[in-house]
Amino acid sequence: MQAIISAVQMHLADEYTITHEPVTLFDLMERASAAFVKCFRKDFDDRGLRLAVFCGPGNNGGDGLAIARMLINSGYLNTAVYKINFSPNQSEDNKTNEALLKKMHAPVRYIYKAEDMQFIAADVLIDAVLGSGLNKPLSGEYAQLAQKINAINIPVYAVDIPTGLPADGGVDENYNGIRAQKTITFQRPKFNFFLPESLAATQEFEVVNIGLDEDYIQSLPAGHYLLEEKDIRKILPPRKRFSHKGTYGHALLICGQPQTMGAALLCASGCIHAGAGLVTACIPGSGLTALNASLPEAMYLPRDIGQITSTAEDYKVVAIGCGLDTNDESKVLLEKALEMQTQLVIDADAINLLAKDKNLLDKLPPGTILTPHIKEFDRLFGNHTSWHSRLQTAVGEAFSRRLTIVLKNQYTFICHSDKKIYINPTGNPAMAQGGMGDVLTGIIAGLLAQKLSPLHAAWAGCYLHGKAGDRLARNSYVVKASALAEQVAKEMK
Ligand SMILES: NC(=O)C1=CN([C@@H]2O[C@H](COP(=O)(O)OP(=O)(O)OC[C@H]3O[C@@H](n4cnc5c(N)ncnc54)[C@H](O)[C@@H]3O)[C@@H](O)[C@H]2O)[C@@H](O)CC1
Ligand SMILES: Nc1ncnc2c1ncn2[C@@H]1O[C@H](COP(=O)(O)OP(=O)(O)O)[C@@H](O)[C@H]1O
Repeated sequence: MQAIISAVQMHLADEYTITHEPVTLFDLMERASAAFVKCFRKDFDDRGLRLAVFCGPGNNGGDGLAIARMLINSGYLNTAVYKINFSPNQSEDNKTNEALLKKMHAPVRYIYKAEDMQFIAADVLIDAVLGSGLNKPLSGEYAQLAQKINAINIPVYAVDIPTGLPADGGVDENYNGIRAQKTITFQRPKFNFFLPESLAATQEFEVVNIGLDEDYIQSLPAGHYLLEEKDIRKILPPRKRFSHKGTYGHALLICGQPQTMGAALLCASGCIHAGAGLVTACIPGSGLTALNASLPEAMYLPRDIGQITSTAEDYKVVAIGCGLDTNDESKVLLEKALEMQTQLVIDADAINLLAKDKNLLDKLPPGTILTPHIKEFDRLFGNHTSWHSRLQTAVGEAFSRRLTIVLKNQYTFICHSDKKIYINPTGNPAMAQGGMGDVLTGIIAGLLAQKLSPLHAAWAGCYLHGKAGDRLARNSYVVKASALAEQVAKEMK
């Protein structure tokens, strides 16, 4: 998995690479700029395009100057360079790159005040004004410049990070920086890119490798990690010779109401397709025919409290909440589940029940997995005005209560009792349809049944769920939760 390091740590990684490779900062800039240009050319192959490259005073601006040189050298002859000179500061490599451009007789226009900026006749604008060196919110001339650039209605491609967006620590709700269509970022995505608020700053991002020392980056103490397929490959349990259904664990799913029986069926399907040896659905009797018809592999346990507790020891894992409702009977079911001394996955209405009665929250056994979406999370832990603060709460609660909190979103954040946040990169908007989370709960329960640790079950569950969704979205506008559940077994294979 990739350590998602802070802007400060990225700076350390530059220095380490410069000292140990060894390589100069200028060469590193050359690499970064060449990587940007290569990526940019994939999107804009037409050499006749009019490009406007805006370059600031630091190394981000230095990259911009080098990028302009490389673009001109590769045939983008309608490239205009705008040098932002709001202050006399200029980094050394910025100066070097400016001199190299001038040597080629490339036109460089200087902007000393935002109001100097005239009409820009360009098809694409490249933003290299300020990068990860941003040390405070934009104000004054820079803020005005950003507004002027935003008012030009052409695509903006940001170098490393849009001007005004901090790399980490959250995105201001009144973001006043440059709004990019795409950011081509160096070596690692910045943590803020994973927060929904960053959409104001960049519609998308692509990471390009610039050859910084990977071992060093991975050795840095990071709070955030991006999951990769290789992490999941390592933890998936192989189906062993001579194994049988008992080998792969028994999951009990306490889910569903007559009007939301589908949630229980989808959860059961996720669990079966993720490989649980046995799956029992504890659903209202009115769902039995549907269960038998759609998932004959699943067993049925009536909603009889006495029966549930008497068979507690049979289950490796209990998942509770999908389509359960928050009525009194559901609350009793949750109380019984909490007493069962087994691995728990708590979703949907079971989370809402915890929100209604915080005494129950305090009874969650260590190791429990909670899988809230944003609303369920805020109901449980209070309203948050930003994702940054929501994640801080999630990390704190996961740590103090020894939980794994799977905070679902476009990028799902897995907040674990180790105080770290693991980001799941898979999944897509074709999955934004009811029932998708029920399948995820079933998958995670299925993996827990197979003896994965809570953290590993959360990693693999989220990754496979999103991967299955990505595969199905290739040929479909929307992905049905039931189809995704079936696809999960194929992804695991
Ligand atoms: N490892 C990497 O990621 C590499 C990064 N490089 C580039 O270097 C950039 C970082 O360069 P720098 O550290 O020089 O930083 P920047 O180029 O982002 O800007 C630094 C300058 O801007 C000023 N500044 C910061 N915030 C401001 C604000 N809100 N208002 C006004 N002025 C402000 C600072 O005082 C300083 O003078 C990266 O974004 C990237 O483009 C590459 O050149 C080399 C390798
Ligand atoms: N735009 C998206 N990109 C990636 N994943 C998504 C997107 N929209 C929804 N999902 C995934 O679908 C699931 C939705 O969960 P949830 O809201 O609990 O659904 P439900 O309650 O209907 O089952 C989560 O795992 C979420 O990560």
